[in-house]
Amino acid sequence: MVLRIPLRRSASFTPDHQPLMEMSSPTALKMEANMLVMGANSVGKSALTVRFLTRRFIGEYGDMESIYSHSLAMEGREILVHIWDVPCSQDWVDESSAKEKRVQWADGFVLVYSICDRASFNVLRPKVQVLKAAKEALSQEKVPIVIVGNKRDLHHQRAVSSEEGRLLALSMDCEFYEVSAAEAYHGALMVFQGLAERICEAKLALKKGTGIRSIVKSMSAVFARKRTDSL
Ligand SMILES: Nc1nc2c(ncn2[C@@H]2O[C@H](COP(=O)(O)OP(=O)(O)OP(=O)(O)O)[C@@H](O)[C@H]2O)c(=O)[nH]1
Repeated sequence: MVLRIPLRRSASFTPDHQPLMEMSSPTALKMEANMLVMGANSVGKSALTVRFLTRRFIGEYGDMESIYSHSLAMEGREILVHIWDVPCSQDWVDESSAKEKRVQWADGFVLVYSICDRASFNVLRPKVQVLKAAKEALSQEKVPIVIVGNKRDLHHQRAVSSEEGRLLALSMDCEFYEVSAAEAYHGALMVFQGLAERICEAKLALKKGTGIRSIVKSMSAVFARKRTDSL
């Protein structure tokens, strides 16, 4: 049986939606963070997402594609998090323009595998490479990515060691967590909250960089003009 739980979905949300960043005052900083949850079939993408949003584990989730919105308060900031849970079937086989739009939309990625399913782990390295290349093509270097080994409670069926997960993440410059969506809320919180933080840091750094670049540009223009005037 598939239980439908009353989550708040963003009805008017489309892949063309552009993330906003407003600064009303230095103490009330509002930001948005778009996250894509991806991974092989049945690794627990929906379980992890729903655990974070509702603190609950309901067992069966269906395979509907969903975007959820959730507000987080962190260090004087309000972060509106949008989470796009992509069912495996669509993620792997849909036509590339839809996939491209999703990648464009996302500020960060949660890549999930099951510690009991080696194949779900093996697909991650090429996936991270593709995502990084796609973001670099959009001039977005250093995209935040979290690799999550789920189903930690099923240790007797373990097929991927924690060390392998950690090493993969380290070699690909990603964050790493091993969690059990079935057993605890804390792991899911760490995953999504940590990613939200990294997304906001990246956005603020980008904004600062753009600010400094434009100051340098205007100063160079002034000096260039002065040099021409004195000729
Ligand atoms: N034991 C255990 N089972 C889990 C855990 N997380 C998810 N499951 C189970 O794994 C199955 C798949 O979970 P889903 O969340 O639907 O997985 P998914 O990756 O979203 O699946 P698709 O969207 O169909 O690819 C369900 O039967 C869940 O109850 C976990 O941490 N531990």
